[in-house]
Amino acid sequence: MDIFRSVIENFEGHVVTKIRLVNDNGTEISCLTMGATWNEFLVPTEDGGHHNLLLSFDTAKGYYDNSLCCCQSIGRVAGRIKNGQFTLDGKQYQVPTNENGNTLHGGPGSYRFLNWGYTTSRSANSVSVIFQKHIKESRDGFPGNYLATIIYTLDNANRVTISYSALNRESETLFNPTCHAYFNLSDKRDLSSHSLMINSNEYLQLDDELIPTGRVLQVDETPYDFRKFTNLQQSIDANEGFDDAFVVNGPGMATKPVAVLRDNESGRQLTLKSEGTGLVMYTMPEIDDGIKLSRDHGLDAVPCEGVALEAQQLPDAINNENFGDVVLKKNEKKTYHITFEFEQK
Ligand SMILES: OC[C@H]1O[C@H](O[C@H]2[C@H](O)[C@@H](O)[C@H](O)O[C@@H]2CO)[C@H](O)[C@@H](O)[C@@H]1O
Repeated sequence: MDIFRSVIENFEGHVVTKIRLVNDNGTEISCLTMGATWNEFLVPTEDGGHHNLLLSFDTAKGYYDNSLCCCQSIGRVAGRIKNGQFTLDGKQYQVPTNENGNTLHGGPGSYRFLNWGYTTSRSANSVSVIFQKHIKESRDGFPGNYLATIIYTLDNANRVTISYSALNRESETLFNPTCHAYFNLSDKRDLSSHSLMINSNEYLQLDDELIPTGRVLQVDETPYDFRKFTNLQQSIDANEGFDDAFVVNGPGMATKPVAVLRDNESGRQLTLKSEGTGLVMYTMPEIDDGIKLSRDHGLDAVPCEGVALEAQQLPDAINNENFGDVVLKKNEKKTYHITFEFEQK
């Protein structure tokens, strides 16, 4: 097991460090301090090289030249909060908005805009990078301050575990973090050879601003039915892409996977588990021109080149009953885990 660190860039006054974690199988991941970003998930190929399962950029700046939130850490609250408003402990709050008067992915002071401090650790079978930051009301406009920790661990089972913790000693606040990772397991610039399984019978109805209406819809006989392995590209074509939240059946780390993504040509497979009530799938159906992903070697990224699978509590949970608990109480510590296990079939 190995750990390497290198300063890669000065981005808007932030010194950005890249940390590489390598396991005994030659699988490696890298992370950037800026945005506590998951930069690469490199798996060995037959020709002795590596394939990056993630959509990535070559520079820290690349991640901020578009609104993909590519592979960045999202917090305090993933997804949209309607009008940036909610009631907590009997008090009404208005937090900063950043999209059509709503608050998306933690708003303008999100985790993803912070350059995180880090340490590393290793054990016999795993290597980790531990990011920490004091999350302050004065910076992101959400109530209360807390200490946030994000740990990326790579183990010898080729599993990446991301844990998100918040330790709150002050006042009640919200906590619903996620990793906005985008995947393409193939060597192609589309998802045509991918099959996807999602452990979900239901998805959320969304309004024109992609805010949940409160209605929960059945996946039966719709392009949202991924209960059996389904060709992802065909479903994307049938639905004109996805930007949707699936309700996870009986969420729980130790039970069934939330989702399994498989590339039928290369045999690469990723299994996602989490404790959250929701999975947001975003297939980037419309993207800006000029997005230069590392994998495209200078060409512009194309719509649906990758799929983001964002495990979390369901979006706008604070304004909808039964969407999941996103409240972090005073003197409480909460930890969520998301795991991505790689297998070569
Ligand atoms: O500009 C890129 C896209 O930004 C938004 O997409 C977000 C999506 O709506 C969320 O559900 C997902 O979790 O994150 C996406 C990236 O932030 C816009 O809604 C979309 O129209 C844009 O194409």
